[in-house]
Amino acid sequence: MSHIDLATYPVDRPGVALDAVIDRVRADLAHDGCAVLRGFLTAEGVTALAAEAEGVRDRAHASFSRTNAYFTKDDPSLPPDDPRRRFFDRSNAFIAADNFRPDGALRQIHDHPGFDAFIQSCLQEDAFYRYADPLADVIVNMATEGNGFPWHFDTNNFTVTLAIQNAEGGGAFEYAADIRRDGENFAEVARILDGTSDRVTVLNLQPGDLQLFKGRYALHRVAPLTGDVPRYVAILSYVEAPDMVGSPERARQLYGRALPIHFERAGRRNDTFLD
Ligand SMILES: O=C(O)CCC(=O)C(=O)O
Ligand SMILES: [Fe+2]
Repeated sequence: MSHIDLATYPVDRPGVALDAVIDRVRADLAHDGCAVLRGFLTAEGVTALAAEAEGVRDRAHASFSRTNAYFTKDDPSLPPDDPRRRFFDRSNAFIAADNFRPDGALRQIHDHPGFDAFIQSCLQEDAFYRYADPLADVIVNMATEGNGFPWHFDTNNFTVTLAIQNAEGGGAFEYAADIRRDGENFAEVARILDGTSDRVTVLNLQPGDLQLFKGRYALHRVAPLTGDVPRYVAILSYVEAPDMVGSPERARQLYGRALPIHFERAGRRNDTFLD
């Protein structure tokens, strides 16, 4: 039995039913840069995936930083209330890709026939490859109370995430679509950071939902979490060239270690992933 709800999302059977899904996702992405495929996984799939994440949670590597929404350094020449000077705590605990076995739930989903082609078709990307980084092609982010993703714009063009488990409270995905499509729009960004903007969409993702998100122009965050139950989200990375891996520094920062391949391929190109 597949962990994917293939009756609703027949990724391995191209045809009119799948085309209808792809058309809807493309329309949602064109509309506000976000598409959610509710119930992409079956109930059994969610249970298997949550159990798999729980089983390797002690392998998570925690990293902390203080960042503004742009991942830039502080600029004291700007007024104190400028959004570029608003710094927030960011903490991630990433479970690296090599903790997920080929026969485990996560890779069974990721490796399902037609899965990559389906995502590529939804995103309408011409050059589309799995990230070749053995620590990062598919990872799980774990977060509990006090951890999380504060407001930011993504560096990469799109993010593919699979909701696995919610925390006890909080954790909504909040985003302001197209907020910097025509310039940085610092005044509205400041209102969003202050919680006074009416441009924010609040999305409550449920375990098993697949999300495609274009975060270059949309300010977004995961609302603060409460409770001890971890929020688990899988992050699937695709890139525009084959054989790409992250830098050794980045691998150490995000996963606590680097592998020979990170050194062998260092300098071949810049890594821009996960931020
Ligand atoms: O954890 C999530 O739901 C999204 C995190 C995010 O914004 C990112 O990975 O850039
Ligand atoms: Fe993001």
